[in-house]
Amino acid sequence: MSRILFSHAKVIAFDKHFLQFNNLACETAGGNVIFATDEWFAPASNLLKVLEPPEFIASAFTEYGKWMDGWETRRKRIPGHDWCIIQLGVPGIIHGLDVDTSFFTGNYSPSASVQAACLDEAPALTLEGDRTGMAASDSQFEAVAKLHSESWEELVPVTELKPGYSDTCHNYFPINYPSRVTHLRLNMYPDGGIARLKVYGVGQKDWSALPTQDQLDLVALVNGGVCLGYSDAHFGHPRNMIGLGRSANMGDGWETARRLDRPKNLQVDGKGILQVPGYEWAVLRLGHPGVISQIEIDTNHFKGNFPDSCKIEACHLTPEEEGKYVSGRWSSDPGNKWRVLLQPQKAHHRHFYSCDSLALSGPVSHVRLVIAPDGGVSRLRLWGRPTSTRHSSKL
Ligand SMILES: NC(=O)NC(NC(N)=O)C(=O)[O-]
Repeated sequence: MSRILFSHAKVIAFDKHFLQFNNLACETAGGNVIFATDEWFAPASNLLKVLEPPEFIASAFTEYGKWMDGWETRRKRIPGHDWCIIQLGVPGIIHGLDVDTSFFTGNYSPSASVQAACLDEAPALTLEGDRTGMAASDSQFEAVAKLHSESWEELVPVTELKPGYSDTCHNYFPINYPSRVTHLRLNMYPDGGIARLKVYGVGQKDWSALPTQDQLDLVALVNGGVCLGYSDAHFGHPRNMIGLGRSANMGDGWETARRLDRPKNLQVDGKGILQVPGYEWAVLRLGHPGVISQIEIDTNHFKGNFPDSCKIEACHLTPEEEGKYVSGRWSSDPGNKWRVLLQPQKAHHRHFYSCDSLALSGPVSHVRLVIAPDGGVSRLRLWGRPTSTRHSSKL
């Protein structure tokens, strides 16, 4: 068993279990701000940054005022309030939000609300972050007016926010809204600044539209994959492994701390695998149960800190069994249900494993990536064919 079995559970209260899900709106998932009423001091696109935590640079000023790392509008001197529309990179079910006001202290938005819509036919609209907040052309204006007239459901009612000091900056909102969402409207009352908006949830794909013979990455963020638990995520969360494309840098991968129990003098076995007592693990739920035929494990960017070896176990849980082991997060382990999918392998660059290297040919719903003794993995891809069995709609 790993050194810290449920480290996340220790630091995160149950009502914030959503924090381990994917950020469906971040820029690396393809999230985009398509309209903002005002971006005088700082553009709304900053809300979706994920590779850089918010920062404050005391000496940074622009011709518009103090440089701020977030979305910041003018002090309003006309009726109304400021709002922006965010197109999620991955449409899905939202389980929680973090409205992060980091470093906005005398200028944070005193209240905010969040609305949601499912607009699969939304007009393609990207406004440059101009500083007037006005749509630049008639067609853009019409597109914004159309978005404005759609019916938006209230996810978070108008709520007072806390200022952006280090101990108050996170404004967490658990969300219980069962429908698929493609767009959010973030409202600031009446004006001010917000550093980041994190939209935690699970992607939802229309599996009925997929020809059954198609192979696709069943654990990908865009296909509804999600990390449910892990032993350690000191430097990077395992959910990063299922993101789009190859990773941007080391921050865009799963990276654990160095294990403290590694022996003072390391030894290897006959296959060159290090003899170490401990390992780290991450459990991921596939977007759809399926038969895996190809695996990619990529340690890109982890050059002095790739794992020595990795293996993958898998299981096939029925919706009832999943309900037993997963209640919002991975709360107990299905021990004897794990089967080896990929035997221990050295892991130090981009590896592809096809059918003949895989030890399982039946359907799987969850996988556990085990790395020894510790280190970083940037991407995990599990190509396969979805089966007719489905996950439970609840997570
Ligand atoms: N010092 C400030 O931040 N002032 C103003 N904001 C910026 N970004 O300059 C403001 O009052 O809203």
